[in-house]
Amino acid sequence: MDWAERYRPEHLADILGNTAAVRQMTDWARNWTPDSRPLLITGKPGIGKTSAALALARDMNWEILELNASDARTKTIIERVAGNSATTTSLFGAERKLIVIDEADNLEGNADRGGARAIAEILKEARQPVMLIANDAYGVSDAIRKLCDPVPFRAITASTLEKRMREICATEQIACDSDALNAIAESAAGDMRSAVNMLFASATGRTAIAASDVNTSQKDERASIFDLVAGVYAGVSDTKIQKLSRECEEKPDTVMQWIEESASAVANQYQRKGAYNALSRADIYLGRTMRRQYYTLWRYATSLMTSGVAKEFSGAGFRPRIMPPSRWRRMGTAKKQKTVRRTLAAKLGESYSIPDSQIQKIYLDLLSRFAADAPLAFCERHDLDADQLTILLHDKTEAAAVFKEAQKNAREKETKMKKISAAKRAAARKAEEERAAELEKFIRENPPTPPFPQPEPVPEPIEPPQEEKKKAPAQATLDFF
Ligand SMILES: Nc1ncnc2c1ncn2[C@@H]1O[C@H](COP(=O)(O)OP(=O)(O)OP(=O)(O)O)[C@@H](O)[C@H]1O
Repeated sequence: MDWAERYRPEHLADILGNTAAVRQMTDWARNWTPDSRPLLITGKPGIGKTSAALALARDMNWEILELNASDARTKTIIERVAGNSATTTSLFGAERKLIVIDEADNLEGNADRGGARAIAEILKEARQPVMLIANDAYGVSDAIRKLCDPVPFRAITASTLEKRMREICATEQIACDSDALNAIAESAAGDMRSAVNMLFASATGRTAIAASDVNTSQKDERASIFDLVAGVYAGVSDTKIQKLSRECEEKPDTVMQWIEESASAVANQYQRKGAYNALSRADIYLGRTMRRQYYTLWRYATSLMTSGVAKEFSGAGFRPRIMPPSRWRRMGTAKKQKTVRRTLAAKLGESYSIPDSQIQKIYLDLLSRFAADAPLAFCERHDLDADQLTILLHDKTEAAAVFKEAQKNAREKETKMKKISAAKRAAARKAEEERAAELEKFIRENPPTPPFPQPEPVPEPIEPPQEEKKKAPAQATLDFF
């Protein structure tokens, strides 16, 4: 068994770092009722999110059901399990079943975009504790995020990583140099799983680890887009650039946009011109590849955009600040603004029965004034989010505060509704039980009387057959003569 698995914390008390998050999980579990909201645990990989969920279930003596959000069967399984009564005792005596849904940020990538909404619907009805785990909170669909309480996990500090590695070395009876632990902790960058894996790789076949033995190959060593762009401008050898290009997982058009972004920061205009020249030729090959669907041409595009641009600097060692393409930011902001306006117009159009286009062109100013008069009521009435409200109030901070208040009210209302429906259900159950008890009492007090004794049926007198009856007078007549 690898060390990351062998040293997985068994109890919540063994989880290192993230004290506030762990406390929040414990409080949630202790006070859990079927009305409690699910938890959304977020944070980078390898920092204890899954371990904390598993440890919590163990500490609470809950059964556990781990599901993957991107799995098509997840919805059905949750429906079946989470729909069960919250107090059903299982075969193993556990009172509850903790449902852990991993990769909750992976749902929208699914073919079925409605997947997130379907899971959100089920979460609303869930009568078992549910935890969702994601690396990126913003990758989780709005529909799901709104229903959950966030539990952010943070990267683990280098000193905590070192402390844990020291404990592991002590248990495994391996002497470990402080410099080695330092190097591993630095390379792991807050990721406990990476640190433990690197320690394992460095310790294999040894009884002592020195700094020179540290093996960081367990870390993801693939070249990133940053390595590639830095390589292109820093004047590394052509072979190295081609190697970085092969290892980098970005698509050629994305790589080109990154290199182009840095080219704009080059001060020397001749070098800049040369770089743009190579990039434009790479662009031609990319276009041809797509038009003709002839992917062999891709390699020329890639070579031109990497080695072609690097040649212009002839090893000058220029080190630009590597930034994501600014056009992404611009496109992203403009697109987001458009979407927000469109969805706002759709909501208001539906409320006031006015076409969306007219809301956008004519009524937005007027509605802004309504919103400014009573922002909270307006936000609640039209179910607006913070971005939509910002368009009306022209003030991001105020919009965020109003939206937060609206969310709080919505949560309270939801809890109240749940309580009312729970009370109604309980009342209906009680009425049913009372009716059954009354019926039982009535039956007890009025036992059914035994059936009346029926008189024995009197046998019908047997009449002589008709023929004999007729014959008798005939004989009498004969006798008479
Ligand atoms: N906070 C922690 N305390 C102790 N050990 C930890 C901690 N975090 C991670 N580990 C170690 O790393 C391993 C992996 O952790 P875990 O699966 O909980 O990470 P994760 O945050 O859920 O990552 P992912 O998002 O990739 O699923 C554990 O088995 C354990 O050995």
